[in-house]
Amino acid sequence: MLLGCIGDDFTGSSDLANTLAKAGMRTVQYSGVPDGPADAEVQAGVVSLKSRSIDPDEAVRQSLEALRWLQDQGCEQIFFKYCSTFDSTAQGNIGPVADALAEALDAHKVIVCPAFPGAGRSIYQGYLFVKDMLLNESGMENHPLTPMKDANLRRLMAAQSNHSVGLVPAETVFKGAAAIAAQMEAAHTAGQRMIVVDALRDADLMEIGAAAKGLPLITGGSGVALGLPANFGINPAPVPWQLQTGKAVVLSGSCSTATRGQIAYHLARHAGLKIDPAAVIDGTQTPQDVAQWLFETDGLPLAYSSADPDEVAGIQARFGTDAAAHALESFFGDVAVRLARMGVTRILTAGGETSGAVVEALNIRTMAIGPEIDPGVPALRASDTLVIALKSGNFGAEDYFEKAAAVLGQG
Ligand SMILES: Nc1ncnc2c1ncn2[C@@H]1O[C@H](COP(=O)(O)OP(=O)(O)OP(=O)(O)O)[C@@H](O)[C@H]1O
Ligand SMILES: O=C(O)[C@@H](O)C(=O)CO
Repeated sequence: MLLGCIGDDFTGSSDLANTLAKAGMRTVQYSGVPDGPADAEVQAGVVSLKSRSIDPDEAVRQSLEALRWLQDQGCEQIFFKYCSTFDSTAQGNIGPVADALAEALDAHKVIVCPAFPGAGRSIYQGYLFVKDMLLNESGMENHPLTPMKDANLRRLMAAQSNHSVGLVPAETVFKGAAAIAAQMEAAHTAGQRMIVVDALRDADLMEIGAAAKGLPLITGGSGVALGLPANFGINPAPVPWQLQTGKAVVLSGSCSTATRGQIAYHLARHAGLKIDPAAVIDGTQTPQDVAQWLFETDGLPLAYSSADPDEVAGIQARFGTDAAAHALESFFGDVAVRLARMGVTRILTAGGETSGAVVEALNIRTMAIGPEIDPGVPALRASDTLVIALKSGNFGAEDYFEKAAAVLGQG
């Protein structure tokens, strides 16, 4: 294995795996830290954790365990993947995990670059934009678990990391890889270990990738991985895929603006069943009933707990944020297990936490990467009879669910 990756959620990990696979790397996504060695032909391994919203000490512990496994596979470089909207709290977990990995790898120039221009995330003068909005005005300020109230990446990172934070500004990035490397060296000399790097276009990310050659640790979104395969002499290649026949369903626990738009579009064309968190918690809406409904409903049925910020806030005030999230996540996991037993072969999930819960409940250990459905979302093969797609909350076009079912296979 050449490149070892640690993702702080499952959809983000498949986003990164998608970028690496498209760039020609033989890539596998793992659910948690594998307990045996990787296949010898794997060039990039992405260990997906569900560590974005957990206790920082536990996130560090799991990330270091993933690091040790990746090092045992012979990785030459480590990539810590977090969200292109920097989803985290003031306590972490991006800073604590980046600090711990930097220490373990003796890394002193650590790139911090969540940019993903293909999905509208750019960084200018250290500020993170989502399309034409600052991060904290993009809807991310209402995220149910990690509300983002600031767009200044240096300030966000400084609040979480023990190290001082530098910046490679756009005017340097535009001059290319050598200028970026020189500015990172200057930041290092000035005592800055975490270095935010501006990026507005894929071309910038290719230069940042070239400047990252030989660095032990890179952190960021999938965009900054665009240029890494070339450092290992690897060129883009088509990603093989075998279409899967059988029933397809959609499970959505994502409350993001994009997912809610996709749900509205989908409900105008297909049947949908709303999951009521209160009924889940008091046991009157059961996983068996929902799985049965999905299995028996024609077309591409959708079960969703997704709701607007006011409704989510009401549920959280009534039951507690963690209790509501946990109840819904384990509910979706249970539904997915029942669906797989019934013979459903294509499962689409929306939301990082939701997707992680579903993959873990299905006991999927490795996922082969297939073609891209929409930017950042690949088709994934979990077994000979099950294919899945894990959509990050804010990814995908309006008709994403229909498109994803068709890329995965046919009914
Ligand atoms: N109606 C609801 N009320 C309260 N919490 C909800 C509701 N629906 C979903 N949730 C919880 O909100 C969280 C949504 O997070 P999730 O990561 O699944 O989606 P997302 O944040 O949109 O996606 P991503 O992390 O990929 O951007 C989950 O923990 C989910 O269980
Ligand atoms: O980087 C992103 O935006 C996504 O891959 C993600 O991590 C959302 O959960």
